[in-house]
Amino acid sequence: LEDILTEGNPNYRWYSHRLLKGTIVEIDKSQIQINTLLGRGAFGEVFRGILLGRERNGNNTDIAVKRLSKCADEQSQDKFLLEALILFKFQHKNIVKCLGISSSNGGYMILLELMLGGDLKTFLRNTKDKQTQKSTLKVSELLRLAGDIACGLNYLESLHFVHRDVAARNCLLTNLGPNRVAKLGDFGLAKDILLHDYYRKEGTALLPIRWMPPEAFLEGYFSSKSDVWAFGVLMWEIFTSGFIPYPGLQNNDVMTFVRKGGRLEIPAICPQSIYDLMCWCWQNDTVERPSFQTIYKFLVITHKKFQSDECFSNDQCNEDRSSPRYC
Ligand SMILES: C[C@@H](Oc1cc(-c2cccc(S(C)(=O)=O)c2)cnc1N)c1cc(F)ccc1N1NC=CN1
Repeated sequence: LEDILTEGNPNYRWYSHRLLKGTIVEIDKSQIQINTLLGRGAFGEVFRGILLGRERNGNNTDIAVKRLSKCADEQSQDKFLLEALILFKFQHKNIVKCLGISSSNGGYMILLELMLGGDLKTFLRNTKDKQTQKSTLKVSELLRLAGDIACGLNYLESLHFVHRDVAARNCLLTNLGPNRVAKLGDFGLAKDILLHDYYRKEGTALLPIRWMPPEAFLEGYFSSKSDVWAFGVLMWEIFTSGFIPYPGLQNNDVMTFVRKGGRLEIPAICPQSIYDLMCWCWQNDTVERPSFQTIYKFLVITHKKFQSDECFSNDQCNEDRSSPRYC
């Protein structure tokens, strides 16, 4: 716990007071049936599973089981259990639920609600028309995905909890249908699954630098305003159907490009008003960036507008494109 119990970590007071005295449900492994492997990373594996007979009507519950590899060191075990405690404490419709933990012969498992739509990045890439390279989703559907995550982040902001890894790869969908809901699904360990999205700056941990503001990748300073910057990149991922940010640039070049004021360009189907919101999230000065409360309100209003227009892509919507298409 020492490396996350440092004063420098913005969530320090979370770790040192409220959470660690928290309690979490421990579920006996006999109640857990593990089925298909969903993914694996350096920390361990994630399986689809079933929690036997927990529903009031005696039915089983579909779950995702995150299992820490038995050879994990003490520190990884602490971080793993801390993530479970954090998820267990948070109660919000846009944050994936943790049902509890289980331990079996030295290995730990975190039990999570199973999100049948899978992760948001894969969904975005699978809903792209291969010919036109454009999303098959309506602008209003894309805006609702962004609004769901903004709502979850507004909740974390209100609790002064800094996520530090906001990105489409760490979000999940309840299902693939039109009534899908997006949720924050992974607090910081997903980096082991999608290593290529991360970059090891000399001597530091793996960093998602394409989602980070200058104060984070230059000075290691994380705050809710660095989560806001990352959310701006997440909106860009949503409107590009899951492109990797700064295509063609190497990690080092991304840091130089951003430090010199370079920004992601407006995606083809993105309304100018939404791109302006992204640019607002990418202000150099953290105080100039919007709060998640402001972002969420803006997205709700814009979603209603596009829902009424029922337009698919921007060129079908009466959105003015006269203003410049860059930040
Ligand atoms: C930890 C894991 O949690 C989950 C994954 C899937 C899930 C992920 C992928 C596919 C399917 S599915 C639709 O085939 O059941 C379900 C469903 N529900 C979860 N609670 C996760 C959380 C995230 F925020 C992002 C990615 C993943 N993983 N972990 C391993 C693969 N993705």
